[in-house]
Amino acid sequence: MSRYPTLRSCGYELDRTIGTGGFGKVKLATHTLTGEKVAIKIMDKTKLGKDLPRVKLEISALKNLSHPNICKLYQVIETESHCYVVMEYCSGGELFDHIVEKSRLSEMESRMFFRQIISAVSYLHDNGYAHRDLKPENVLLDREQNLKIIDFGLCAKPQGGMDSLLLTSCGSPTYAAPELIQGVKYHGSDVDIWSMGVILYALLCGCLPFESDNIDELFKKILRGKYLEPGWLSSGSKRLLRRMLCVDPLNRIRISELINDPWVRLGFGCPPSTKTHDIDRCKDMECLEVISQHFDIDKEIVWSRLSKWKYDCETATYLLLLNKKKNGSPLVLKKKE
Ligand SMILES: COc1cc(O)cc(Nc2ccc(C(=O)Nc3ccccc3)c(OCCC[NH3+])c2)c1
Repeated sequence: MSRYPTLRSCGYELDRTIGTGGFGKVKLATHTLTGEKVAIKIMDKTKLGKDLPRVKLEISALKNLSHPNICKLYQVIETESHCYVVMEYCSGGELFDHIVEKSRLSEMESRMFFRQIISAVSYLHDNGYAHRDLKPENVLLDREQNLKIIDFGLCAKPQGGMDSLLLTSCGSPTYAAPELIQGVKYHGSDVDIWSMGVILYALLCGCLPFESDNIDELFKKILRGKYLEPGWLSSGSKRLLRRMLCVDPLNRIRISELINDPWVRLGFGCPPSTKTHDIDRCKDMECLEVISQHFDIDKEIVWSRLSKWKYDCETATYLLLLNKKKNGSPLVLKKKE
């Protein structure tokens, strides 16, 4: 008997665990109707305690965010005891593993990934969110090696907008900005830029700029802001890294400058896209037709319910059909046994 009968009754077949964290675990699953793979984050509400509001914040953030480089939300299922968040399965796995596999990436491959991170983070900041836990483990790849940012469990939407200061110290120390580990007030956007600098360093160098088994040693290194510059780094990448891994947030590069940085534009001739153009919210007549036929409900009624974006089983079925269409898979829904 499945440990999570709710998920089976909601049309998901659970598979192996693909991630674990303070909040609970992430399991691979299959959406029965479409046959599409999904990632389901399973949280035991009785164990979340003070972290429950964070979960609500993340879910509301994910409902507001729609961008090609942000892992998609498909459905939220809540019972007395558990909260299940059904998300996009990023079959390419962690960017971190991709870097380790190749020991380090070429400038062009690093730039191709880094531009996608810039696109996602500038979209996030434009919408008033700071991620605050950017690290290679939270950057995944889909089957076409498109980059997907995950885990908004520590994201913040400051009341007074992105110019107001935050204080909560959070995220992983290795990627945390100096001001964050000092416990002083900080701008969410500034700490994201620092973490992006750590990721860019990892892409180009295949290791981390600040590392130590001893947390005090690690903090000293971060606060000093000194790191090795391997001989293979170009002058453009060294200059950019110095502007991102700048200890004083007031002198750190801003996202608006990052977008137009010469190293970021090299070979592309244009800045990374900053407006979302995701197809998620569009009305796709083919997908509507498939759902309308399967459930024998008029297309316009189906759309009137879908366009409320309730992230229920209908939203999941529609978004997963859109996925199938994008991947060139046949647009069919499995008949119920
Ligand atoms: C917005 O996206 C989120 C938010 C969140 O709170 C959690 C997650 N978690 C996810 C989503 C997808 C995967 C995944 O597809 N992983 C994977 C796929 C193939 C091979 C290996 C991993 C996920 O993986 C968990 C481990 C990642 N460090 C977590 C997404």
